[in-house]
Amino acid sequence: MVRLNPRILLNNSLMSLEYTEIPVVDWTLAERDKVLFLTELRNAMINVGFLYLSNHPIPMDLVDKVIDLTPKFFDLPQEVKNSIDMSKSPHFHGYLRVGGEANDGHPDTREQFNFGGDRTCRFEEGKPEYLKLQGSALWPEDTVLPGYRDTMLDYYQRLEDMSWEFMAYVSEALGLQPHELCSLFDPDRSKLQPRCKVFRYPACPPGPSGRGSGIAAHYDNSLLTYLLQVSDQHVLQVQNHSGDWVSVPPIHGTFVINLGKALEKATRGVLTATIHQVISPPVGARYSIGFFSSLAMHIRIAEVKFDFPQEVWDMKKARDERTGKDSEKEFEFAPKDHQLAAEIVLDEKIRTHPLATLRYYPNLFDQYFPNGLPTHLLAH
Ligand SMILES: O=C(O)CCC(=O)C(=O)O
Ligand SMILES: [Fe+2]
Repeated sequence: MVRLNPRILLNNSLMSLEYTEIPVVDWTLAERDKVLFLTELRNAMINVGFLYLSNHPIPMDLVDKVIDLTPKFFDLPQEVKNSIDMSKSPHFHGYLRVGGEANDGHPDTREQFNFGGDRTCRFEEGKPEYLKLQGSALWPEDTVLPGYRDTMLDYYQRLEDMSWEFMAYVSEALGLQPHELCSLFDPDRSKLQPRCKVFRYPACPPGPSGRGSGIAAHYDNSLLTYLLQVSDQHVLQVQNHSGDWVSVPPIHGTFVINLGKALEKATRGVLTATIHQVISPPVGARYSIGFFSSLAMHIRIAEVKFDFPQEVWDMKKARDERTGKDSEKEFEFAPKDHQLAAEIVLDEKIRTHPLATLRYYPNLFDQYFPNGLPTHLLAH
């Protein structure tokens, strides 16, 4: 996740006004009128970067089961949640209490449970450390929360399938062959483990400095994020190009899809990652689940290039001009964009999870934390 300097947000407010609501894209339109579907999708992806997906292929009875189980997971006794704490996973799966991520500046006010589909860990002595990123997740015993693991894994598997199909549609919407953007994933699915994160944002009544922050303004690092808003709280907001916060209220039966940095880089700015935030709910906890589709581990994003047709470049140019960006400027990569995607993910995980690093990556721990554990973690 990329935290933002508040000044960047301020400067944006000088720009011209953009969208004020989030478009809804109907998955089934692809079968009825493919051309219209792709046109709507292209508009949502290039000009907004946030959309609701309605009539999606995930069965609603499964979604309802997931919705029912989500608060039940967080209602488990604290010892049960602690027994699957992320500090016990070399793959950075598991539970994080409120404030459990060592983010600087803006502590998030949320609890979370991270998991991925069943994968074999391919790490062996002498092989790159990033191979430890993948492996089986930590789950509560089935006796304490019957059906949780199976339901969540079923949900995950179906979302993973949908994320491939959706990416193929995005590829076509941008004038490419369906498989082209899917080449950002690993064709061997056993080598790709997108992360799924279940969140609980506790209520935080407005204080003297305004409303609390569930998660501060940020971009996602994913290619695309598929978000299920589990509870009916109007606390998710996206920032449009003019700097205004646009509410993304839950719509039952939809996913919210948002564009992450990896897809912005892969498309060299044809698509742009969207800034969003969650305000703490004033009363009652808020729950959501994010599925973060991710780049194949072997990809170096700065080496990826797609041959978009002129009309797509023209739409990008028109958007940039409308939003006050230099439309002629070449996309600029950061030095780390030449590294393997897996190395970048590991770097981010190590920085944000010192306890798991101490246990499972001792060599990297000394390198990243030469002064030992940050003081707030010393009690562990
Ligand atoms: O919980 C939400 O609605 C959004 C979460 C989010 O933006 C994130 O975890 O990156
Ligand atoms: Fe996000």
